[in-house]
Amino acid sequence: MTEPAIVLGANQYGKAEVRVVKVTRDTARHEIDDLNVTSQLRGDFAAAHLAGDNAHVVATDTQKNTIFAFARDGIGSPEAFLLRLADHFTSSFDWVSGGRWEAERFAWDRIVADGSPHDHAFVRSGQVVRTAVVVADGADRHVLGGLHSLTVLKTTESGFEGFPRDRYTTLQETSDRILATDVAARWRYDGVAADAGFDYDAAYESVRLLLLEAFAERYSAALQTTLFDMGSRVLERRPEIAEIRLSMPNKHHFVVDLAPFGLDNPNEVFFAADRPYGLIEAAVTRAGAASPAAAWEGIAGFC
Ligand SMILES: O=c1[nH]c(=O)c2[nH]c(=O)[nH]c2[nH]1
Repeated sequence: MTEPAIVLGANQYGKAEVRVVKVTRDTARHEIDDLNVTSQLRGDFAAAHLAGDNAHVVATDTQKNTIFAFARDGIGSPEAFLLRLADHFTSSFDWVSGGRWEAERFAWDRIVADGSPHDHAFVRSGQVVRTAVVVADGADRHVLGGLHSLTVLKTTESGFEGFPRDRYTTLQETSDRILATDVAARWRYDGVAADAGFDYDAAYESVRLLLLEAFAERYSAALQTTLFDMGSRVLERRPEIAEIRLSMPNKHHFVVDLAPFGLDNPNEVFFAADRPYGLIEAAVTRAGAASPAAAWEGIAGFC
């Protein structure tokens, strides 16, 4: 009895999860489109699977580049963007008979600073998590408020210059970059506030808004500067908070080189890398004030 022949079944291939951020900055009021795009081609790819012949294989790298190049003209609705990609690939290559294009679109709200929606500072919609810790140590009560996953981004008014250069330094100086981070913070209420009658909800809401405002308002010379600005703003405005610790990843957004495709890129199309990331952490405290170790015991990581 002869074995049945082994044949190639359904197949598709492409680049998954291309993180593209498009900033529209024709006016001072910037707009942001933030997508995670997957492109997969279907068609006649038998020779690649069966014979090592790549003549039909539109490289996944090419598919990725196409996504960035198309973003240069604006993204619009994710559906319209995916339709543009579908039409492009199916019309450019005879053997591409179809495919599957998918996108996730991340929603951003403008940060409200000084009572009005900010021109170029944004907060990711609805994902912040509030945290709380109470430690009882004899008669003492230590109360920590906190939050994490407060994702913020500013499309300009951020730079990084003046850092030392050695033989391993390749980073270019810039005075106009995207600054993005997921803020994690814990702050300690002291004395008067360590009481269940205190309005912790109002204090939390105030801290969240102060962190956002401070992030939005000042030029950022480094994420370190911005972290300190944010912590200071909280201590300046909330006397019942004794100290605050912040942990903030620097979520790098790299300007995509579109020159090979005959396109300029004046800080409009970015690749949002997920790793590695910078990690900036600091405590901001009041001069001379003690920090009770018991309050912070058992906190995983920096804060
Ligand atoms: O704000 C920044 N702080 C750094 O310490 C740093 N390092 C780096 O490569 N880029 C940046 N950006």
